Amino acid sequence: MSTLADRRYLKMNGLGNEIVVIDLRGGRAEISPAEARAVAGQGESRFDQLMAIHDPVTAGTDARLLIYNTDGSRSGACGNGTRCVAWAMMEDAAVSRGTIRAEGTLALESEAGLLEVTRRGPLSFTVDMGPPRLRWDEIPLAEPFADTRAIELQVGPIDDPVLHTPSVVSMGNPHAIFWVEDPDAYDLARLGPMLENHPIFPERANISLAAVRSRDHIVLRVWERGAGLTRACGSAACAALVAAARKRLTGREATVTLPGGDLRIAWREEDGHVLMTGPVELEHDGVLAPALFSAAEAAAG
Ligand SMILES: N[C@H](CCC[C@H](N)C(=O)O)C(=O)O
Repeated sequence: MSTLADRRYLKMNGLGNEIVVIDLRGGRAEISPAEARAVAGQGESRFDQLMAIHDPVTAGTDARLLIYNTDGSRSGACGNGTRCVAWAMMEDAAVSRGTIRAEGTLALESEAGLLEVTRRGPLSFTVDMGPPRLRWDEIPLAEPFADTRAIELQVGPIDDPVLHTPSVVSMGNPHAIFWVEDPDAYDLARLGPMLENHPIFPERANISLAAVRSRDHIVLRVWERGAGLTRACGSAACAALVAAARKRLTGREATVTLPGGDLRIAWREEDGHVLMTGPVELEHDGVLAPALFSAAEAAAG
């Protein structure tokens, strides 16, 4: 029987990006893709991303995060989810267990690198998402492109493409940003999976439609790798700001408006780190029913 059976979870969201937080510190092995899909498949614990909190590995950090998408795939970064983890570790008695290094700040390890989180208010946090990766082989892409601000990729008729010439950025996970006038004018539910799974992206990609409204305002819709259409995507907001600044469409700081609300993103000059500030919301907490995992284990063989 899965050791997730009877495990407590927190159902949260970051601007409507559905997040489940599970505290696995104390030695529990990593969640399998099949277990993650089982949790996502059950209404109450349905998620866009699952944030698993593990014991820290690097001295001086508070915890190590593993991040899972709805389809059980792993992601290197999850900005909205990282804010939810910070709230849980500071506020939820059963999760925090007094492991905070310093009031109001946390250092979390992720596959994308070190994430420093600073509390801004009861439900507001800033995550230092680290520096963007901008070389073609860091995104990664399947072939070299010298200028990742505009790569050759299009969808639709060759002589009249529906979407074309995106910018690409990695925040520890791959993002393609298409520049459009009106993000709502596109059938992203149909175009998203075509682009997510395009062979130019050997690790697939998160697909964003971005409209630049002013030097410090971007409107964004996102089709997420392994999760589909979501109400918000923090790492996509970071990627879009970096790409817009590189194309001189905005400055190095902007408000990014997603279907679920606004994030404030800043690409810091001195160290190139990207800072994302936004809210969290606790929806409920629950316990994972053992029956969830019997089918998953049968499927995993
Ligand atoms: N929603 C998350 C991003 C998840 C990215 C994931 N879909 C992937 O890269 O596979 C966020 O707030 O940053």
